[in-house]
Amino acid sequence: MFGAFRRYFSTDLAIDLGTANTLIFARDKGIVLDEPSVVAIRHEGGPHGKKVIQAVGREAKAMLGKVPGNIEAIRPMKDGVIADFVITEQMIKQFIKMVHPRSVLTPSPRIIICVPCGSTQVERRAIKDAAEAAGATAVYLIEEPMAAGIGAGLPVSEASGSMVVDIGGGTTEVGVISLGGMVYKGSVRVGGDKFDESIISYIRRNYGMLIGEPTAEMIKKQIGSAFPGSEVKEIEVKGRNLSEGVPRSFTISSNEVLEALTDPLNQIVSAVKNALEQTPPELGADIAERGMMLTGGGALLRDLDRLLAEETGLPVLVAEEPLTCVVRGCGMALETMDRRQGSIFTSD
Ligand SMILES: Nc1ncnc2c1ncn2[C@@H]1O[C@H](COP(=O)(O)OP(=O)(O)OP(=O)(O)O)[C@@H](O)[C@H]1O
Repeated sequence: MFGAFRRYFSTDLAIDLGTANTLIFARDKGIVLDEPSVVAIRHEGGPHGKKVIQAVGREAKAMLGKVPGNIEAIRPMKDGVIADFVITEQMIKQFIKMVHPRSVLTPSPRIIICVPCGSTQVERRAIKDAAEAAGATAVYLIEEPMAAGIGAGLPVSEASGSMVVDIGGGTTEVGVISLGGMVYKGSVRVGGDKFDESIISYIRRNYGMLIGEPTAEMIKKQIGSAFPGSEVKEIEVKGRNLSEGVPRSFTISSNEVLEALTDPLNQIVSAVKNALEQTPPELGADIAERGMMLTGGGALLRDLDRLLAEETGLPVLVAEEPLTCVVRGCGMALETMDRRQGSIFTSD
């Protein structure tokens, strides 16, 4: 009876608290928030004074690299886990406030939140604590590959192997799922952020120019690729010339970006090959037949599916709307959590 009452007034939420983006799914509503995981802080009364939140999400991201001395734009998540606890808690609070109108009748939400499968117990505890401090009555954790697999529509409950490779901003998570459980899970702290860093250092080394993270991300999205293609693309970029100290323009090609990305791409290929080596043969046969599913924003890097297909000899599919797979999977878990036995959640 209480369950029915709760469902009627349900404010339960599923959160993909990502290194790059935070998405929130509300029961019966779908995705209600999709914002960059960025917070702008204003320091009042000097460096040891009060810290006041100036902006969160999109508004704060627009400030990255452009803020005056007393404002700091921070990404409080790094490699998929909390790098700054206080700011992360504040960020979750603000995001929940944006989607969760509180009144006397609305019960505090139960929250499903996803965690990288390579995160430590301490890191998971920190994520749980941050959600509780932000007002959740109960917090359930789900591992990212499981959520991504559900969101991508893989038959995770069946007795057959499904392989998902979720390439986010901070981590790449590889999972092999069968009968609603993770038979293999692996995580490397390489993702879209490492791609951006590699582009920044390539340009510094080869052009003597300094560019910021937003420019590197723009280069990656516009002309980045993971496999040599027939079409070479070019883009004009502005940066600071390190020897002259003044802004200059230069042109970079997609082949150069591919060269810059070699190292992080190799790490992703190794993570996938590792997973295949450690997958039980019966499930490996299912994967050989049906292929692996790519999710996460990194899956949008041009020809990443082709690289993985060439390297493994297996079919590779890119999920529909890879950026929202994890939160949609969390959302489906939320919709069915009162009926499920809870096996898809992780206990620590
Ligand atoms: N078209 C694109 N091409 C290449 N990369 C892209 C594209 N669109 C988004 N990305 C990258 O995807 C990453 C964000 O993906 P996503 O939102 O899945 O990560 P996240 O969930 O925040 O991170 P994590 O799962 O590691 O915590 C960013 O690095 C972004 O630059």
